[in-house]
Amino acid sequence: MNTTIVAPATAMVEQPIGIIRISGPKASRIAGKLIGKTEMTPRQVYVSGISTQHFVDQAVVIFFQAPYSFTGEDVVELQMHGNPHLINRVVFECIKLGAVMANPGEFSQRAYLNGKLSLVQVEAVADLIHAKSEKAALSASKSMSGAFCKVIRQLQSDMMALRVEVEATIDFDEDDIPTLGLDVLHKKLAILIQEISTNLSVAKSGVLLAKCPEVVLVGKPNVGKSTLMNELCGSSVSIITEHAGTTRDLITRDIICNGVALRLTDTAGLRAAYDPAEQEGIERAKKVLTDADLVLHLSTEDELLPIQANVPVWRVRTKIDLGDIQSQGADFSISVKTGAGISALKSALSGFVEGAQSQEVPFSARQRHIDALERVHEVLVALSDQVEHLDMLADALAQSHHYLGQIIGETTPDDVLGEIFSQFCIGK
Ligand SMILES: Nc1nc2c(c(=O)[nH]1)N(C=O)[C@@H](CNc1ccc(C(=O)N[C@@H](CCC(=O)O)C(=O)O)cc1)CN2
Ligand SMILES: Nc1nc2c(ncn2[C@@H]2O[C@H](COP(=O)(O)OP(=O)(O)OP(=O)(O)O)[C@@H](O)[C@H]2O)c(=O)[nH]1
Ligand SMILES: [Mg+2]
Repeated sequence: MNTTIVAPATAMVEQPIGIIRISGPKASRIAGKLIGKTEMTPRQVYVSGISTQHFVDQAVVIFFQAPYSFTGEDVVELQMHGNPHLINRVVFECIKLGAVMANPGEFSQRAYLNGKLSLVQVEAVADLIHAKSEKAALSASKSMSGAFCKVIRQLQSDMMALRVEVEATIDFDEDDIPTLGLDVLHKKLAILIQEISTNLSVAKSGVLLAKCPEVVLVGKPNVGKSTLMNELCGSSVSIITEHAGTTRDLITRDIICNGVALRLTDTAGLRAAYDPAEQEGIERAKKVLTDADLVLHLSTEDELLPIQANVPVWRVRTKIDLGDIQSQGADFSISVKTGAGISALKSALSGFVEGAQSQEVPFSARQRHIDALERVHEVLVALSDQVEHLDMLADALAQSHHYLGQIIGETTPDDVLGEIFSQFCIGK
């Protein structure tokens, strides 16, 4: 980390002001050369001409001295007029003077590596920048300020405390373990699991708030999934035939339903298939179910397929124009042919999205965090009725602690870190 990095911090478009950021040991020397100063006082605002070979622009310049900067290194900001050509020229002059072009997310990466921000805070900064609504931006802002990080650290410390108690109980002779001790462990583990599941559901609403909700149509072949898809899209995006097994690929469209945006996916009908293309389509359908926010399970009969989904599943009885079908237990009954029930289904869909996006969320989160919390939940639930296996419980708590560490960046593997930072924009 001895290099000095440089990048525009603002978009390369014509705009009133454009900012260049330089971070690293040579930052003040490079900026000093540009503005003709040998020495810069930290935190002082300079209004100065910038010259490369000729005068380029008048700028506002600020020097943040390590460790008191965004990255924790020496940082200089050059606030220029926002012309992309001028900004480019100054960036290249910085490179001539010894800086290197920053990789995407490298400023944030350095802030993380220097302990200025935890991994979730860094992710929240990126989510804040890309938030698609004010509510999403405000919840990302809470995570950026440390709300989510605090929750994870609290869970870790509760886990650690319980582990200490488990280890203490292990020290008893096997026949001597007081039953009262096991009861207490059982209760404390249940409280911990409850805490995790509460935060898991907050994290899920945080994720939902930030993205376009994904709604997936599933069911047996020929029940009318593609017909409903086309109806909701208002165009013929999926092929419809009277034969079962028509759809194979996933067909996804972003639609506006009663004024709200959602992402709809049509899938292959689920059945025991022999055709390899259909089999692959069914595998894809099953996979997309696990990423969905809402599943519409279509059927023409009472008996439903067992659907593996951790999200709400609405049962939709289709083709109700075909005679005296009793719609027992269905949440919605529709016929695309006659239009019956379609507007009720649309209202419910838009209501679902609005409900998901109107909640105040105490922190924003990403799918990666949810995966980790779910893993922890699973590991602990598996042991909740066998606390007497103390060694296993102690191991599970240690492992859970480690998984939580992956969320905040304590124990995150390098490839995951690389992946996270590479998704950032240049200059962030
Ligand atoms: N011009 C400018 N505006 C910006 C940023 C920036 O880097 N530059 N930010 C970039 O994301 C955000 C503000 N976040 C920042 C976070 C920390 C520090 C910083 O210098 N921290 C030091 C000193 C803290 C202090 O003086 O209180 C530190 O943490 O030691 C600067 C900006 C949004 N606005
Ligand atoms: N009578 C009636 N027929 C319908 C209705 N909806 C769909 N159909 C018919 O049912 C047949 C199958 O419809 P699809 O939409 O292709 O069914 P699917 O569930 O996508 O089928 P796969 O792609 O094979 O899984 C077609 O002939 C449609 O015209 C309806 O509401 N009423
Ligand atoms: Mg189909």
